[in-house]
Amino acid sequence: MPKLLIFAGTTEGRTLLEALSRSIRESGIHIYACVATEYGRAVIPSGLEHITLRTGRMTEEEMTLFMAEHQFDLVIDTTHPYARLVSENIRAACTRSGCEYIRLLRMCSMPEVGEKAEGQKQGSDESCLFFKDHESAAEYLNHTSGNVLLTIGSKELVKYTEVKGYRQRLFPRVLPMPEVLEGCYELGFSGKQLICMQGPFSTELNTAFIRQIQAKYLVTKDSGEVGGFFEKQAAAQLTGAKLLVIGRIGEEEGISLEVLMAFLEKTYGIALRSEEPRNLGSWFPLFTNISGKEIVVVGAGRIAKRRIQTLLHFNCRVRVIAVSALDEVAALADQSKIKLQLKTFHPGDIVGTDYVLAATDSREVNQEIYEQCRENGIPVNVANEKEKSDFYFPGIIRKKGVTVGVTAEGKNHALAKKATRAIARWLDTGLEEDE
Ligand SMILES: C[C@@]1(CC(=O)O)c2cc3[nH]c(cc4nc(cc5[nH]c(cc(n2)[C@H]1CCC(=O)O)[C@@](C)(CC(=O)O)[C@@H]5CCC(=O)O)C(CC(=O)O)=C4CCC(=O)O)c(CCC(=O)O)c3CC(=O)O
Ligand SMILES: NC(=O)C1=CN([C@@H]2O[C@H](COP(=O)(O)OP(=O)(O)OC[C@H]3O[C@@H](n4cnc5c(N)ncnc54)[C@H](O)[C@@H]3O)[C@@H](O)[C@H]2O)C=CC1
Repeated sequence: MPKLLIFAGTTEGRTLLEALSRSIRESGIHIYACVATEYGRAVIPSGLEHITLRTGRMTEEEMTLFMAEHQFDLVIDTTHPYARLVSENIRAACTRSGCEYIRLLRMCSMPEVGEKAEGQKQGSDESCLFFKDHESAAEYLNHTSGNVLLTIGSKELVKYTEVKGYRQRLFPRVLPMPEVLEGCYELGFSGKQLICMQGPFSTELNTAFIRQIQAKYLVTKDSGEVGGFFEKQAAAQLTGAKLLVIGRIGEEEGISLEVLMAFLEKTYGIALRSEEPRNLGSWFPLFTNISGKEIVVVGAGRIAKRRIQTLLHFNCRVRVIAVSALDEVAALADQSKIKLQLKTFHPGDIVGTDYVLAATDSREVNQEIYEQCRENGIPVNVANEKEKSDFYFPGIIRKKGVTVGVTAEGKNHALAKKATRAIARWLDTGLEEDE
């Protein structure tokens, strides 16, 4: 069973210990934590499970003995950046006792992890690789094919011109500044490869970029800045792109908390970000009988079409109001499956109906529909503003006598889509296997 030692005493140390205590319950991993003073001990919440606390300053000798006795797989140093001497002692004791050392910093680099982890391809799916510098990441990319989203800024881009076919494969995302763009052009990157936009980037936007350029790799620095890394990691996971993480050389070597968590997850299977049982939100999956009810859909574009097609499986009456309709929607009207009114929305259009879907491409019109529904007490769904929806339109699967409605709590629509697809596949194959 893996054994980790953490030199705590800082906020990061405490955060890490709390996260570890929550997530290692069933993993069999044991954690030892050292704090130098009683004060340091007091900062750490009492009763953390699976964590043995040791209080008291240690000399380098004592640390070496302690480490040798326990044979730790990994020693994580989260002591204060100013406590240089302590860090030096821990580092030396690790070398002498043969334990692997990682320095956690607020804003710094990660060479040791890089070197170690590059070779560490055992276990999981290699969906995340760690590199000590840009050169080694570029070298790695040279042995691969497929497009790459580079989110490392512009200063280090030159190192990636070593990648064969970089003019076609690499898509740098850089700041929208004339001098940055000029630099990119000088390196041989052309307009269709460049994404010029200032962050922060959400998971959704990262996901969209990866999909747009069909990236198989996403390269990121360990920027150490909160926000940014997890969004990239999540987008990589959602799209199946491989995440390459590169360390930074700072005044002192070390890695950020985010990257440390990703590393622990990959190396020891500790899912550090599965927090306390989450509040499931207020969206209760109510299955309601809409047989014979009328649903007015305003708009007959891409989204309205998708939803109308779904609704038609549920024995309700669909009335569509739109200035213009997609051919498929018009065809449904021709076959008398729906009623289509080709006109501009008018407030009186929804009076007396049962449900309304506002799915025009105009924010103002959708807002007007929403207000009319509120006035008339009609449940409404507003496709461009979830806050205005009385009910969500979930991802729907209906097969093998089972009906499933999927929501990602309104927080990640791409995830709702992905989960819907996955559940549909499972219903096709997994249902029988489980019997
Ligand atoms: C909350 C919810 C409320 C509701 O509309 O009922 C909602 C809201 C919004 N979606 C938006 C965008 C996208 N939604 C999808 C996809 C789906 N969205 C669906 C449901 C829901 N979408 C409801 C609960 C979902 C949840 O819990 O997350 C699915 C499941 C069912 C269906 O739509 O049929 C369907 C999967 C269908 C499938 O499996 O194929 C895609 C991808 C795509 O279309 O391919 C995109 C573009 C990419 C992106 O943004 O992620 C926007 C921004 C609009 C804008 O920018 O103007 C809002 C508004 C907002 O967030 O406020
Ligand atoms: N919830 C979701 O899953 C998603 C929602 N959206 C949102 O859904 C909405 C619709 O998107 P799309 O279908 O792609 O748009 P679209 O441009 O394909 O269709 C718009 C439809 O609205 C109609 N329309 C516009 N003004 C009208 C008016 N005054 N009266 C009657 N009809 C009117 C048009 O004739 C057209 O049929 C947008 O607000 C978009 O932001 C987009 C992606 C996913």
